Amino acid sequence: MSVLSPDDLEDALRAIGAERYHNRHPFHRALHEGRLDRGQVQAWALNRFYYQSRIPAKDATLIARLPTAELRRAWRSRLIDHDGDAPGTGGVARWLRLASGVGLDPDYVESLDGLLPGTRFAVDAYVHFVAGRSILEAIASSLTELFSPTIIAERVSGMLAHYDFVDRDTLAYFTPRLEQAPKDSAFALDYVRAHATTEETQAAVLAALRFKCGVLWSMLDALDYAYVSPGHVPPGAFVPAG
Ligand SMILES: O=C(O)c1cc(C(=O)O)c2c(n1)C(=O)C(=O)c1cc(C(=O)O)[nH]c1-2
Repeated sequence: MSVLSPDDLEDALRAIGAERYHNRHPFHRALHEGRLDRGQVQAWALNRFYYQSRIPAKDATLIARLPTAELRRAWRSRLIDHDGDAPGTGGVARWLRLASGVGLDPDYVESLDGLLPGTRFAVDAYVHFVAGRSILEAIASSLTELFSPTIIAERVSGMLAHYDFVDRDTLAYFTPRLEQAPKDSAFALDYVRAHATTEETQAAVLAALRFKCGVLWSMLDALDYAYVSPGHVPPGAFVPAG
């Protein structure tokens, strides 16, 4: 591979999303097309809570490593977006409301008692990646967010159309994401375009995005295996009622 121009690098990043982003996973297709039952939707909400709850820890780890006030200032809005600035505000609290809205006890969700081991391993791998890799790779691994507005729009309209136990209030988590994700991913993309300027760093940012797509994909693999087919729920994990 020779050195790519910033535009060609961006095209290569977008091609990874087109091939590997989790909108293509059969579990998401089933979720959005109304083919899941309430217990399966609950399993998705419960497991996805762990991702949401670790995102601010991931971002705090990265902020601690960023070398300039300018970068830390830019990244810290993510912490506020997720943790809020008062109890009951922010994305993690909103996700708990989504979980309650689909019929889960939020204390049970927060306890992580029902979490799939596969979810835990995938999410923890993401946090470790961001803690241990170069800042460029850590920032590049957030670039799945380039692709999230499309899947969020599909998910919200699909779930509202197909599930009578889901309403707009339940899905309110996603509304601010439609503005936050483009802002965050534009910053991360600019950073990657400006700083990945050698063959080696370009290969590393492309690998970071592939890795992150693998994290999101394997979270859905774990859900699919446990709750759709073959339906083997690991011992101790959430078992939907009836
Ligand atoms: O609904 C989704 O499909 C989706 C995907 C992603 C993503 O692509 O990583 C994120 C989110 N949602 C999200 O809500 C979110 O807060 C978030 C943070 C990050 C990140 O990597 O820092 N990704 C995502």
